Parts: sequence; structure tokens; C-alpha cells
Amino acid sequence: MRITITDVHKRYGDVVALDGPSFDIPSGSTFGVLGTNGAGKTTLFGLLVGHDTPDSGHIEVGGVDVEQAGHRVRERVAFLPEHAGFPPAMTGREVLSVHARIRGITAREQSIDEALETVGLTDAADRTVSGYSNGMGRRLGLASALLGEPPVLVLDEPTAGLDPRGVATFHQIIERIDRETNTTVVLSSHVLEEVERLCDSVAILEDGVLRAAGSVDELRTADGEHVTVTVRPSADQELTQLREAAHQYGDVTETDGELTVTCERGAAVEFCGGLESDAVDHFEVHEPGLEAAFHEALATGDAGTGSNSDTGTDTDTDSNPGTNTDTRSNSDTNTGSDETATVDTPEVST
Ligand SMILES: Nc1ncnc2c1ncn2[C@@H]1O[C@H](COP(=O)(O)OP(=O)(O)OP(=O)(O)O)[C@@H](O)[C@H]1O
Repeated sequence: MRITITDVHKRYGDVVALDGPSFDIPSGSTFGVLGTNGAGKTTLFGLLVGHDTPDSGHIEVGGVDVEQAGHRVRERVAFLPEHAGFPPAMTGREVLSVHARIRGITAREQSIDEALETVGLTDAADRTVSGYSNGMGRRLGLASALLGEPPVLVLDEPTAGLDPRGVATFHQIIERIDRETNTTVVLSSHVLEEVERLCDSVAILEDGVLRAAGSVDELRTADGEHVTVTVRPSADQELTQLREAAHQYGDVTETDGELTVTCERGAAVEFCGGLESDAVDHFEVHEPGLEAAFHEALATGDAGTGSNSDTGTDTDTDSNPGTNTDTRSNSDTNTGSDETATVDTPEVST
């Protein structure tokens, strides 16, 4: 279900929480809302799920204005708040049963079983919540949001405070929802690698203002002319010559005997093509990441894709985007990730 946010304003007294952001969230996508502390993410989510109303502007979910829908917006939008608490004496299943009844969900038992299964809590369903770990509690919150298969799922910092295993479990669940359903997932996070991994598109807010919006691919290649190349020499004595060569192509930094060269794509091809196999143990070419785009957006107010942005068509988008540089095709490659071309013992030489 497509979400359209149009010129939304919200103040709390003198504080401007939202200052007119406008952007679209494509149906079926996983969408990240990013921003510094106090940027307005939670405020936006409160308006999106109908907990509060904007001072002006509109939010539509599937063509229906959230404000006008009133409590009926719950039929379309489910919410996992950042701090969701449950009565400790109730079992997980009882919690879901109450939530299902409140939300008027039919086929309640089946819906509860499915939600428990999706979040991996089937075995713990009949234990009291007081014995749940933090991660299990978060997953119970997600199960509650999933009841009745809502077309839109809003998750406010879903992995905040979880240990690495809890984070990984949550990622798997969200990826499964993305893969197996047409649910539109909107999430906020301060962890840019997480957003890069999970989300198709993002909006970046600062002080209530939209700084950038677009697909993750568009944003991270907004500065698409530049890549970084890291090179590890085969021996210490090769470092000086490599450093001199690298300086001809771009800015060079050095850490633990490894060089990082930031340069234009064409220069990277030339530089890598000129590396002598005897002198180099290993080199990698990195695409610009979302983190660079985020800082760029905050620094310039625009990451290159424009503000009041349509972030895509009303269809699912590729959830596992990635672009490669031309340099990858020049050599034998072991690709580390979609964003990195990794080359061991290059066979090209001058
Ligand atoms: N109920 C409220 N009363 C007064 N000010 C509020 C209220 N809710 C939010 N604000 C203010 O509005 C601004 C936006 O807050 P919001 O919680 O939406 O930001 P956020 O991006 O979610 O921040 P964080 O990443 O720290 O959770 C902040 O300046 C905040 O202090």
C-alpha cells in the first residue's frame, strides 16, 4: 500500500518537529526514515499511525487520508513503538489474544499462530512475558503488529538495544516479510548499515526538514564519480613506490601499511590496471555507501536526488541492490559484497 506524505507540519509549542517534508513510500517496499536525534522521525510515525494529527499537510495510506480515517487507520497500519511494554504476568499468546480482540481480527487463533511462527516465538508462546529476554519482548511486539497481516508495518527503531544475535534475528524476520509478503515496511534506525541492508528507499530528515529522499542505490551513488581503492603491498619495501603511484590518481590515506585512494572511477581503473602483481598482495574497490550519502545530505541539504521526492513507482523495488565498478571486470575477482570488488594477487601488470 503506497504512502504519500505531503507538506506535513507539526509543532510542540515553540519546537518545530516537522517542517513540511513531502515524499512517497512505494507500495510493498521496505523504507527507512533516517535522521539525527530530534529530527522528527518518531513524530512522523505518530502521525502516520494516527496517534496524533498534523498542524497542516496530509498523510495518505493507500489513497486514504490518515486524519480522516481516524481509528480505522489501524486496519491498514500496524505500529511497533520503540518502547513497547506488556503485562509481565501474561503469556505471549495471551498478550496477542488481547491485541487481536482489540483490533477486531477474525480467525484469531490462526493469526496468532502465524505471527508467533514468523517471529520465532512458537515454543515460548505459553511462557509468561516476565521470563522473556529483551529481544523476545521486541519480537512479541512485532508479532502483535503482524496480527491480521496489515498492509503497512511501521517500526520505530526496531533493533535499538538488541544484542548482535537479536539484531540478526530481527533482520531475518524483516527480510522474510519483505520476501514473502507485499507489506510496506517503514522503519527508523540510526544504524546505516542496517538500513542499507534492509531498505529499498530512504528519507533523510534533519530538524523536521527533508534533506534527501530516494532509493538506496540512487543515494549512495549520488556522488557516483568517486570510489575508493584499498591496496595492500606484498612487502613493506613496495609501499613507497605504491604510495607515489597512488598520489597520481587521487587522495591517499594510509593505515597499518595499507593505502586507501579516493579517486574518480576512470582513475581507479587506470590505477588498478597499472598495479604490478608482484608488488600487491590484495586490492579492493569500494562503491560509495549510504553513510557517505547521509553525511552529504546533512551537509548540503541534498544528496543529489532532490528533496520533495517521489522515491519510486508503486511497485516492489529490488531489495538487494548493488552496483559494481568497471574495475571488477579487469581482473580475476573474489567479490566480497555487492558494493566491493575484491581482488587477490592481481594478474594485470604494466
Ligand atoms: N510531545 C512532545 N512535546 C514537546 N516536544 C516534543 C514532543 N515530541 C517531540 N518533541 C520534539 O520534537 C522534535 C522531534 O522529536 P522526535 O522524537 O520526533 O525526533 P526523533 O527523530 O524521533 O529523535 P530520536 O532519534 O532522538 O528518537 C524534538 O525536538 C523533540 O524534542
